[in-house]
Amino acid sequence: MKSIGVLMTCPMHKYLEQQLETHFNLFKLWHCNSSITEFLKTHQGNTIRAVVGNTEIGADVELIASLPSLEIVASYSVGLDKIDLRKCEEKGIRVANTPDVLTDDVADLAIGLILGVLRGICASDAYVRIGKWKDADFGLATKFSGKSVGIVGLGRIGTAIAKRAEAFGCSISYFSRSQKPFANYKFYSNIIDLATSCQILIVACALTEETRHIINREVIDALGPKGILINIGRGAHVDETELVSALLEGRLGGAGLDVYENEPDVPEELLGLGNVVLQPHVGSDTVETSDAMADLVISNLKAHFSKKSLLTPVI
Ligand SMILES: O=CC(=O)O
Repeated sequence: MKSIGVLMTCPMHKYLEQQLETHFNLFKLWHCNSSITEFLKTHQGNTIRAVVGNTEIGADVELIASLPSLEIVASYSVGLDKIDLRKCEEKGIRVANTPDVLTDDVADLAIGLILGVLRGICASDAYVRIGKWKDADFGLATKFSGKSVGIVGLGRIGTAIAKRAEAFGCSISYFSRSQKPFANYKFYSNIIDLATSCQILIVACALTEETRHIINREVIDALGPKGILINIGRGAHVDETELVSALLEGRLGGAGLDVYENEPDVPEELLGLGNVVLQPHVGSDTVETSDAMADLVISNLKAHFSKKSLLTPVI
């Protein structure tokens, strides 16, 4: 497969890059100082048959249109919001992603964010480091065990979060497009009702046109001044301007965020808030999971070019 051209859109994981280099003819889009069109002219764009993208740069209409021989987009991510799926479908381009292998890590981080916010883990760590403990005790935090947890999207990741929260004695409810026959949790067909009924609301659904800004002012106000919002989905699930003002005005109790609307930009106002825990979109960023995601990308590409079934097909 050494002669097959594969285009990587941006730096992701070194091991993935090495594997792609070993098995394919790898082109790196970030080595391009000119326009994509110029880059592809000089790097024989017509030999590129696969794109490997991620949550930062996927495959948009422009990229797809500039690759006449494109057969497959193998995303180093579970999220598909940076891929123009409609265009891929229309052109018969296959799409694969990396589900399952990252579920545990993302669910673990969601619980970490809850504990971080409620127990003030980051704030109290800073308290110890700057020597404030010598002057006074840190003060009281908020208990997690036994709280009511609402989950937006009960897919693989939402279900893994629910299982973990159950182990903390939490009651679980969820909102999704339809009731899940496998789940023994309370279902809400209206997200406002879910937000009203829970103390911690976790966003764990895919980003689509329907779920963009699903967390709006009404939902935030329904969650209320004691409520906590956790987002391990995508920044655009949340109306960030509304989130910031709710936090500043005390209309929301706190937030644990791994994702933002304009990554890597984080709203300045959040940086000074003690009831907010911020992560730099690292839900699946462990060595183990990143290697497993890379292996899955390679396996999907190899399967496609050997005319076998994709392991994790989207299209
Ligand atoms: O955000 C992470 C992913 O989509 O894999």
